[in-house]
Amino acid sequence: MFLAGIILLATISAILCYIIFRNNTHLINIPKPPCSILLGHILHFKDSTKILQILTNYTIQYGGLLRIYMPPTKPSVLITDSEVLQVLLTSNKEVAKAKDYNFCKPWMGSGLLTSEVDKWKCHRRILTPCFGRLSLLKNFTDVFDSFGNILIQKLGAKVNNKDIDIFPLIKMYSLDVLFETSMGLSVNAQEDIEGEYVKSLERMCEIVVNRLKTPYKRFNFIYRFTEDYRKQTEAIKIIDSFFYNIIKTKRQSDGTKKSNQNVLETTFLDLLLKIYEDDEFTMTDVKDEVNTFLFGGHDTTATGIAFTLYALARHPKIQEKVIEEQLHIFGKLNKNSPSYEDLQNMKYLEIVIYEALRLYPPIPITGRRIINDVHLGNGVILPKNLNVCLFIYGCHHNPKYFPEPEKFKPERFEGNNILPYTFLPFSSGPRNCIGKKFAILQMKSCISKIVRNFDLQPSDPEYILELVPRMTLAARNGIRLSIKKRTSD
Ligand code: HEM
Repeated sequence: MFLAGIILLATISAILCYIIFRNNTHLINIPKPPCSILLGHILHFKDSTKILQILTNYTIQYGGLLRIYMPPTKPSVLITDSEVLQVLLTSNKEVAKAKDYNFCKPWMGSGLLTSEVDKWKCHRRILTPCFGRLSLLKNFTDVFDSFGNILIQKLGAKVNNKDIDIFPLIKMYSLDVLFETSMGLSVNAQEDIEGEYVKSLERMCEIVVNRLKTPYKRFNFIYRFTEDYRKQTEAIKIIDSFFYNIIKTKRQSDGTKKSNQNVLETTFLDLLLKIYEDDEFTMTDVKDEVNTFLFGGHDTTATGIAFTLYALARHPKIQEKVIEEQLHIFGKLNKNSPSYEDLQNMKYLEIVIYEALRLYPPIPITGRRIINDVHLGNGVILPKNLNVCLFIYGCHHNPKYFPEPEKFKPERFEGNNILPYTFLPFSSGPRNCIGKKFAILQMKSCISKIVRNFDLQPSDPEYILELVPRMTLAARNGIRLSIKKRTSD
């Protein structure tokens, strides 16, 4: 018995040593910022508002590949080198999504964001044309505009208030847009932030962030006994029953329209239901994809809009140039309902948005798992089972790729000066953001409307933005500015 115990212990130790040292011997050529033997780099990241800056400084000092130790999890490699990013972002054979994405699965199942390669390939092939469909994007332009009008009213109530955190308002606007375009459902998030569905969605985002941050919640067998798990079960019940009610209502109304063969698809759900009727998707697939769009689309776009407004408030000359372009397109500033073509013509606003997405990428880090050894040359191998962090924020703030990286300079996007795989707000390669066109269009619509109505200025008193990496990039002390009614026409 005693001997059996010793043999078991020795075997477990040998396996553990194999796992740890196999990774470590392969990783030895990758620089590691100094850290404690027991706690690794944990102490460097005590203050969440400093994490992004500390990691960015490391990448500038030690290079585009870095070893990071955060016990008890295995070592991971942080990557900002554009050539290595290209290798990893273009490969589906060697690289898969990190295991952390599984925390979203109870809610999003096997939607595009979380699915494994085989299922993802099939779904992405079917869904890519839906996101590029011009008729749908043109329809959506009206949706962006009508919810934009409500946002303008809400902001109007804050005129002359010298210190507004604009993020919560923009987020509710973005939720309204996403619900309407995904399902044709008006949840009135801007009017009713206490709505059951909106609250459940927000709760799910919080719960996933909690699981990522709290080591013991990472283990399913412990997590099942937590308060978060109970809340998750409740929230998912509400989200699912909402979805099935919509399907029921749609089916009833489609029954009455049956004679009309050419019913226009006006939402993503309409397109997904067609795919379901063609037997290419199950109803669970449809639900997973709708939930994925809602999750992938609302916080990211809201973050992008809010940081662009913040940057414009602090750069009056750039704001003036945006206004000049608006006048050039519309002839006057109080024009309502820009068309799809008007939005396409906002070329200067577009590079302003790109520069804001560079300085404040809504997704600052994404995670991947190496599934087959990746040979990078110079004796560096990223071994199977290694976790890698693609550090988008660090890449965007590296002076090697973007001189004077902390300055807001939209003109760096004029011409073709950006190196491949250095500007990655929507990631790149086959698993890039499927909603990129949609997001840029929505951002233009919203920002154009806001700057035509209001003069954006820095908040008073001045404050220093405290950036924290959550699921999306956030500011712990809000994204603050002040607004005045714009009078000139
Ligand atoms: C400014 C707004 C947005 C930003 C910055 C953004 C950024 C990203 C990034 C970085 C990824 C890659 C994530 C990864 O590697 O794990 C991604 C994927 C994705 N995004 Fe977006 N996104 C935005 C808006 C949207 C919108 C509006 C939608 C949908 C309506 C959307 C749907 C998705 C989906 C479904 C994926 C997974 C794609 C796949 O794996 O095939 N995103 N997004």
